[in-house]
Amino acid sequence: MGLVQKIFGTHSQHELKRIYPIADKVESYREEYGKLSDEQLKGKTKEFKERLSKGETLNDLLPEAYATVREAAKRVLGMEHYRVQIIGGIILHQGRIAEMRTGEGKTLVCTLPAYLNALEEKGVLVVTVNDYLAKRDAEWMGQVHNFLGLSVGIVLHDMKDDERRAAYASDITYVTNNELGFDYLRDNMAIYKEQLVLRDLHYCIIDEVDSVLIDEARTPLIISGQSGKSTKLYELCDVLARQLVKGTYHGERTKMQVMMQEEIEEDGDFIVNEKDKVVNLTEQGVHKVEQFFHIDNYADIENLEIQHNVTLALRAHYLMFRDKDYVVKDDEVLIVDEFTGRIMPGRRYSDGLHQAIEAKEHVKVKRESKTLATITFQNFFNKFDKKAGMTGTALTEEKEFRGIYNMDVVEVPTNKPIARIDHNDAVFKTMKGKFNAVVEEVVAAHEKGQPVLVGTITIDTSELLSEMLRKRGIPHNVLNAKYHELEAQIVADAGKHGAVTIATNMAGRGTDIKLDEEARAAGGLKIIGTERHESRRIDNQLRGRAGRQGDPGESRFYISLEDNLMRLFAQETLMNTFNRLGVGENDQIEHKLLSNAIETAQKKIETNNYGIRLHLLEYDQVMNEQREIMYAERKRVLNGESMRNSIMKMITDFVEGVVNRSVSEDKSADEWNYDEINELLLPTIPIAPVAYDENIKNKNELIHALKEKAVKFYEDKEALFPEPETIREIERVVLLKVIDRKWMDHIDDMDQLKQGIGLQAYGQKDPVVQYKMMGYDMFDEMTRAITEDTVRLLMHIQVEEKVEREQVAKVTGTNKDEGPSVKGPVRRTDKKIYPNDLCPCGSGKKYKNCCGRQA
Ligand SMILES: Nc1ncnc2c1ncn2[C@@H]1O[C@H](COP(=O)(O)OP(=O)(O)OP(=O)(O)O)[C@@H](O)[C@H]1O
Repeated sequence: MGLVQKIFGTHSQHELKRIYPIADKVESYREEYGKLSDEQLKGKTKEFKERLSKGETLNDLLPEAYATVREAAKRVLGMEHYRVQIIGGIILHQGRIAEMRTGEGKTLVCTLPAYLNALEEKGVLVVTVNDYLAKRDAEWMGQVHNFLGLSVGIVLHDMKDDERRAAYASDITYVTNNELGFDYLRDNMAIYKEQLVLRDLHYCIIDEVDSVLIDEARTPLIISGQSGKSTKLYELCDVLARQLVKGTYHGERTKMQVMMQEEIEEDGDFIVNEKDKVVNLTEQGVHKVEQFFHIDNYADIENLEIQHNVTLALRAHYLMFRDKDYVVKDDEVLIVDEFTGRIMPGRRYSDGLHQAIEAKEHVKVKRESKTLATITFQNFFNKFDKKAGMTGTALTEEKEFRGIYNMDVVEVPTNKPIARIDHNDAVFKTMKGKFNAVVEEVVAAHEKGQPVLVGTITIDTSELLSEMLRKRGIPHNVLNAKYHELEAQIVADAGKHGAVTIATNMAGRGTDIKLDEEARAAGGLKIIGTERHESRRIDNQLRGRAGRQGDPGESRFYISLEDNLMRLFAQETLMNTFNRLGVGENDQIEHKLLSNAIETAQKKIETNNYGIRLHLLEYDQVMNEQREIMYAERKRVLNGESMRNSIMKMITDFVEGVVNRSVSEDKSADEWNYDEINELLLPTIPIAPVAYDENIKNKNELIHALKEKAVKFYEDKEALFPEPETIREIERVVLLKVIDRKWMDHIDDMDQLKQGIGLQAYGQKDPVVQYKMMGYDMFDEMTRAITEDTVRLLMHIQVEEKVEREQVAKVTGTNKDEGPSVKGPVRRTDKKIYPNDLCPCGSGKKYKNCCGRQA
């Protein structure tokens, strides 16, 4: 805490002062409500709804409503909300983020604002991070809501539309962020109103809000469909990638090095920069690729596809790891979520990376997919009228919550003091030394009867440790994405006397491990982290599995200088110190300063990742504005509104556009190019050809006359349909079809634009500005094309034609773009300049002898 905060108090302290009186009020009803019969307590729901309809507000009702839920929870679950939980509940109702430490009972907190806001009958969504929690929480807390007469729904991954619709129609719905996001996208691809599953986005409470709005925000949700491309190139590039030799990475070249034309000795065919997750070919590598594909110039624009695929194959081989980033199961490559350790069923890496991995793993390479709909969590959750969040770890990202989501974070005090002891990190020189020590620590705890939870980042490590413990004869359970069927049982057993559980990040959030008496007496749960995660929040979540509700417990992270994080971000300085001190393989070094150094490395990465998210958001903002317009238009169609006015406007707009393009004001009417007018106009609006007419002297008169003719033509067409509703529906069908087709192409084009625009950065232009400008132009072009197509189709419609709504694109899967180079849309390999290339400044000199300009 800084000095200013010490003197003036923190933001949270200020805010809590205003919340305490409301909490007092809730508590003041305790005795009175305790005396109510079950029936009287249940009757409160009806009473509150009536009072709402008579003009009272949710804020007016809050104290009584919260007291009602509290009493109901006491009767139904045997848990009565603590004062701090009431405070948390108030913060959530106010649309903010409640930071409540791990194990403080956020699941129960949620019942308060969920109930209160559900009284408005517009639906409340409780958003969790995985199916397990959605199901657990809905079943557990659902009992309270049911008792009070509210309905509760759950949406799970394998549910059909009907089940989803029913679940969303409930008063309170438990759903994961992914299911919810995809349902939103799918709803916006529906062609009949009856197909929609979601209601309007009213109020949501996001559990583990940092996971959803921060960690997952880096990766947009994508729904994709098939495109007809062949998969051969992926297989060829995989063969090639296996032949190429990896060279040594010397670090990014600084501007100064480039200026000084300093040459770095390059070896191998390609260089892997693990830190930035980029692969670059060397000059030698480029030659090999050219030979392999029998092409003259790799850098040539016509070889863009080869360039892209070679990079993908190398990334698949050198940056994507089996059993860490993905698993291979039933002849399929399945993504493992880096933050939660869970398999993400049905998801695919975008932009061809998934195919490249399929080729690498020799499973069937699926067809290239085309993006049909996409949104980021930022833009999705900002659509809610009100949103709230809770987590044990939000404060480190407060700035981001405020800036991007307009939510502040209020830190709620714990119910009981935290008794968990968080030890300093134990640091080792090598991984071997580290794992040996971990095993010793587990054995010691096990013998003492203290339950242990060993957290690993990868599936591989969990299996390695399992093997080491098996050799030592220590019985244990393993929880990872490969074996998750027994999750609930493993978690239930993990707090028993002497239990040993190894788990990936899967058990890192939300998992509630209950201790038995013997375990408590033996010191409570011991958490052993086997590696630091990139983000401090993930580590803190793991620690938070112990010491819940004032329980005893301890935690310690075991780290080696060979760990990824250390290797990439902190190794050099630490290695020097270790060598100076003469540290051996099995020596354990422990000091606050070391733990601090590691945190500094994590902070660096966190800042970097924040940059990535902001960047992504800047790009997505452009699409977001456009998406709003398109989705609003679709909604009107689905709602069955008459689109006649819009169609009429399209017709007249089209006419005006044609005249504006072909007629120049400088020329008199007899000099106008009537052929051109007819060429542009008649294929779309089949009226009689336009010719010189002495009554029409200027452009406006021509526009006016043609508009009249076009409208007349359309009115005649309308008159052919005895039932006006028939043509109204035809208008909707045509519009929907054209909008969808053009919009999907547009999304794909914008994707391409984003990929390519990064190159502009070399030309001293801000890529985001360029993207915006070109994006707006493309949107204009798309609206023009929609107008033209719609008008043409309607003007040519035949009475006997059967016109039905149909889905424009075949959806193949819901993807989450998890490609590692989300850093920016730059495909660096495409643009690398080699010493013997001509300098891009145009001097004609070789690059190595010239000015060092980048493009
Ligand atoms: N008011 C209460 N009375 C009794 N027990 C409670 C109360 N509130 C919570 N608990 C218990 O505390 C434990 C932790 O609850 P829960 O798992 O909801 O915590 P959490 O805040 O969601 O933790 P995490 O941050 O790890 O997700 C649970 O076992 C729950 O039964």
